Amino acid sequence: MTAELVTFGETMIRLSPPAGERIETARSLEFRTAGAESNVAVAASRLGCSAAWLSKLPDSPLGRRVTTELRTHGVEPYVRWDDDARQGAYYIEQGRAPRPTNVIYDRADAAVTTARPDELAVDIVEDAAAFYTSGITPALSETLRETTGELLQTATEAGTTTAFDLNYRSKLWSPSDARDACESLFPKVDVLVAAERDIRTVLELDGDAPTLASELAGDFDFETVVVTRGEDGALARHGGTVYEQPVFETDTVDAIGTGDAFVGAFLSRLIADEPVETALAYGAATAALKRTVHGDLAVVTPDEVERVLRGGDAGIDR
Ligand SMILES: O=C(O)C(=O)C[C@H](O)[C@H](O)COP(=O)(O)O
Repeated sequence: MTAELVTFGETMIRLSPPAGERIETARSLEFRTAGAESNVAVAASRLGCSAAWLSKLPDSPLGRRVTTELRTHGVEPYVRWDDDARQGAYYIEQGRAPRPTNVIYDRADAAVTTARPDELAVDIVEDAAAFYTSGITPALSETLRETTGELLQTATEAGTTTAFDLNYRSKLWSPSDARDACESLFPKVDVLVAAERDIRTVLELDGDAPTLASELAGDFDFETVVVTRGEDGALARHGGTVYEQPVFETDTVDAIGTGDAFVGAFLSRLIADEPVETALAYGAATAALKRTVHGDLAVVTPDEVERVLRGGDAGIDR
């Protein structure tokens, strides 16, 4: 079976104490799954795009927890199972001002860190409309850095649109290592998504957001550059035109996964041949909805997204 969108990366177990509890003293942890690339696949799938996720997992209840959850949201996992490897995990302690949200990774030597193209269902990348991965994947191991490059190359040669989110994680690598690795991948990327702050920190570019997008488009010949700007919304540069998109108002219960929800929704619209400005609006509406839901996943429906786009307010629907 072919999927319109194929993503590649690590999905972890996500463990978090209840709001207002510290990891040091919590007595219970909420047990979920999370990973940038599978989050993107889930958002796209929930919005009607057929999506598959490529990875490597331990053949254990922890690994199967990941695939079970993805299937729940319509994402088909294509997994190389490994008898001996570890399942990556992370702990997240949600912040409350003035205490920031803190993420602690426990993902060293996770199964995915040894994934090579010959262990993966590369043919689904060739058959897809779009292939997505992010800067988190090459940060995880030297092997993954090579595999990420090879999969992007396979996609490019097959005419599959390639999309990449810079997704800089300072707990995984330094800005200069991230810059070297990501810039070496950029020639194989058609659609770049990057947070404005990451463009400044990692790629060391200056100027306002439209200037950053133009410089990136010029330097690396991207078809589309999307700059995400938190509270200031997002913009996309495509075909020499810049499209701006403000955020939709939202009552946040969990901000983690907002960026991935945006990207999944954005790609679902591009794959459906909708214009970039429609895809941006869809991304922003889905991101706003994600923030109202616990966990990394955008558990949303197309009707809910359309309602946000129409300016529908909250309240009781009965
Ligand atoms: O940090 C990592 O390594 C992860 O893969 C899991 C993160 O929970 C997502 O990537 C969420 O990212 P945002 O959508 O930007 O909030």
